[in-house]
Amino acid sequence: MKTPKVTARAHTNIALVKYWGKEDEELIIPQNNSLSLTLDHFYTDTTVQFDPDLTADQFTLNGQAQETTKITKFLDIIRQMASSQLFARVESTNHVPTMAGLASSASAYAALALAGSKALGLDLSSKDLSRLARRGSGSACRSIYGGFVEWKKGDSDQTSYAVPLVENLDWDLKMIAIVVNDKQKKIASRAGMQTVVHTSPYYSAWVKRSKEDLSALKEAIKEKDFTQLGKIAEGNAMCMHALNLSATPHFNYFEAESLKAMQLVERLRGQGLECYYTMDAGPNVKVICQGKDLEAIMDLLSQEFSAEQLLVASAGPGARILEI
Ligand SMILES: O=C(O)C[C@@](O)(CF)CCOP(=O)(O)OP(=O)(O)O
Repeated sequence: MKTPKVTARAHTNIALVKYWGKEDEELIIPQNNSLSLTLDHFYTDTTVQFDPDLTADQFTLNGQAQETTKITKFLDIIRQMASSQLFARVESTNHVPTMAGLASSASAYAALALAGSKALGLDLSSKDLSRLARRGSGSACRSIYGGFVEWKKGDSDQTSYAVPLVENLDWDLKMIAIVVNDKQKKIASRAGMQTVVHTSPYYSAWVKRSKEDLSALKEAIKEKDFTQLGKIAEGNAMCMHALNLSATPHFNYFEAESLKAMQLVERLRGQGLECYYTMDAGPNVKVICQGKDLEAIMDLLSQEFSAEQLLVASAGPGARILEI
């Protein structure tokens, strides 16, 4: 008997204090807590149905058949939880403009965790859904909630999960993704963070700095202090990228256009338009600003970047994961 078809929608999140290194590779336990903002405009819809007639899992992304090794490893966890041997048909659609290069594993694994567990009749708590999503991709554990979310590192599968800090945001925050043409082969975050943990001489300083950034950022969120929030986020991102530059072999995610975007943001800030940048495991630069300054900032960014390169998202209250 086929299970019901279940569809879940989960949104991408952008870390303001980064997760960049694991304590446990298999269980995906991080070295430090991280803190992110879930965005409302970029999300993944995933439909799952388990079917006794299937002899292997099937996975399509935006209509294209995909390799299933990672998905099967993840679905095995759900099958074990539900004591099921059934294989599944998984159909995912990323609602992120194709060239964006923002299609994050976070929204994908969070949506799969909800749709897959529900299809097998499991009704997981948000905490257990976050723990499950974490096993697919660490940052996915944060996409269970909207708004500001903290991933408590913990030290075991039971204790490592995300908690909502402020879900129903009454703060008009915007994120402008400046999409840089990605010519180089991107180093996947899993490989990149493994290299830095084992070879960067600054790694222990990073863990200490991230703990300090995290408590200062929580204070800034409580005070709704945008200046502090921006400074901490920008500084933490640059510390993360300093790990890559100091690794052996060293690597970096910057392209010429990344630096151009960063310098432009610094120039706008110098002219009194408050905005800050963050970067993840790719060349795209994400600009954080408040709604009141969005139009002026977009006008100035549009003088240097094309309209397709500038994607605006909000940290809307409606960004929590949901079954649709
Ligand atoms: O999101 C952040 O905190 C920062 C990053 O985005 C990179 F800058 C890390 C994302 O890592 P992820 O893809 O979750 O790794 P996985 O656990 O090896 O799958």
